[in-house]
Amino acid sequence: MRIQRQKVKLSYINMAPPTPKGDEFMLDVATARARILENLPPCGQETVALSAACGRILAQDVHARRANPPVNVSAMDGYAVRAADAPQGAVLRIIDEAPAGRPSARTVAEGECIRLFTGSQVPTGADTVVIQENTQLAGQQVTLTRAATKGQNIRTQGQDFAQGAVLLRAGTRLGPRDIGLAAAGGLVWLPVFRRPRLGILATGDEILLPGDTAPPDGIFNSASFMLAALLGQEGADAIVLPVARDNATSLSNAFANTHDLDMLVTIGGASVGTYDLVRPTLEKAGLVQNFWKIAMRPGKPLMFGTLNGMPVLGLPGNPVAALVCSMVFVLPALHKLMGRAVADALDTQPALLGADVGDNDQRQDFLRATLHTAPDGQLVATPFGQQGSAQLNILAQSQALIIRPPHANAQKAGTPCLIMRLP
Ligand SMILES: Nc1nc2c(c(=O)[nH]1)N[C@H]1C(S)=C(S)[C@@H](COP(=O)(O)OP(=O)(O)OC[C@H]3O[C@@H](n4cnc5c(N)ncnc54)[C@H](O)[C@@H]3O)O[C@H]1N2
Ligand code: MOO
Repeated sequence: MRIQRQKVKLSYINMAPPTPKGDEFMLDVATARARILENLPPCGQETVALSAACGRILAQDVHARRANPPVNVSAMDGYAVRAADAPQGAVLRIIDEAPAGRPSARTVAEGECIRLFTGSQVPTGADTVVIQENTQLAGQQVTLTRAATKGQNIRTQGQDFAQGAVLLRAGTRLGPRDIGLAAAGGLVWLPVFRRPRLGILATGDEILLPGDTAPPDGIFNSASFMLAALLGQEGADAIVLPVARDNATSLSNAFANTHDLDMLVTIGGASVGTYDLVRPTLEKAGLVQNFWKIAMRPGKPLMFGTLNGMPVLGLPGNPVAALVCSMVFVLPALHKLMGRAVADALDTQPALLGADVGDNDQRQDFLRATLHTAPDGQLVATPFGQQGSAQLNILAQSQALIIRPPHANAQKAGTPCLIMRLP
């Protein structure tokens, strides 16, 4: 295997330095994910019209209201005949014409045929359709230039599916082909899970709306819009809430306005600074905390709990950390709320390291990386040298996250690794 060898020195700009083993309790990523996912019930159901159902998750099995095709129909333009009297050279009398949607009331008897078109119902008496290219027409008679084979060019009733057949199973994420199948089965409305309403609450005195008049230290709110785009494209009703300020009054007010959400996702104010007030203010509002702080980089100060029964995920403010935590925790939580099946483990795939990496500490690392295919067909993931959790430019250029287990030893380029693709 040929692989570009490149020594990358990873620099964790704006991030907590690696901590020595065991100096601070942090929950491992898999346990944190499992604790979020357990007991997240799917949202309620609703009925949507076929034309609004794409991307939604089916809440119940749906059955065909009628067979497809509903009757025997012709698959070609030609003539309905009786195979028994259709050898090569047979001359048949045309007794009727039956376009699609206008079936003939006549029965095909010996020596007779009925003119049909693609989609026409096959008339009684006939068991075969001869395509018109195999005939010669003269007035009200056709001569068969080839012998017919019994049953040919007929789509038999129920060939595609029978009446009452299960067309789609509960839990299916409806795509265009599923919509087509349901339509063919005569369904007009589909039972689906409600789109989960996810509130995205950015916090911080320095956070501005993109385009706002910026004081010199103002930071545009990138995280809310990035998460709304990510969750929206996965099927959430993602609501960007007004930014809460770094004080208890502003935060309490924001939390008081979340009662109709299926899940609240906060951004920032999750760490240990004097103005990191999200968790204490949520606690005053009645938060039952499940965990805080996980062994993950980026994403250490992640918090999870419930506020009056509503799941609350507190993400770190660094926008790259917010996005990576959303991939690992918020998306599966959204899928669970949507009624989708969620795997126990992260959706990873194997690749080879495209650069050397150093020893890892106790935090599971999610390195931003590019992907390419080596000449031998192997997928190669090359981490960026800079892994700062505020570096959105590098995040945007990345195609995958290389996942490095806690305490992994230094590894050389070419070593197998696991990656998660970025959307
Ligand atoms: N003494 C310690 N300091 C920090 C630790 C620690 O363990 N001890 N952890 C670091 C880690 S890791 C992270 S991650 C951050 C998380 O901090 P917060 O969740 O409290 O986030 P903030 O302080 O509010 O913001 C961090 C950073 O991100 C910017 N930010 C915030 N919100 C947004 C947004 N919506 N869009 C764009 N950028 C945003 C904010 O301006 C800050 O620069 O804490 C470390 N510190
Ligand atoms: O380093 Mo923090 O973990 O940016 O998320």
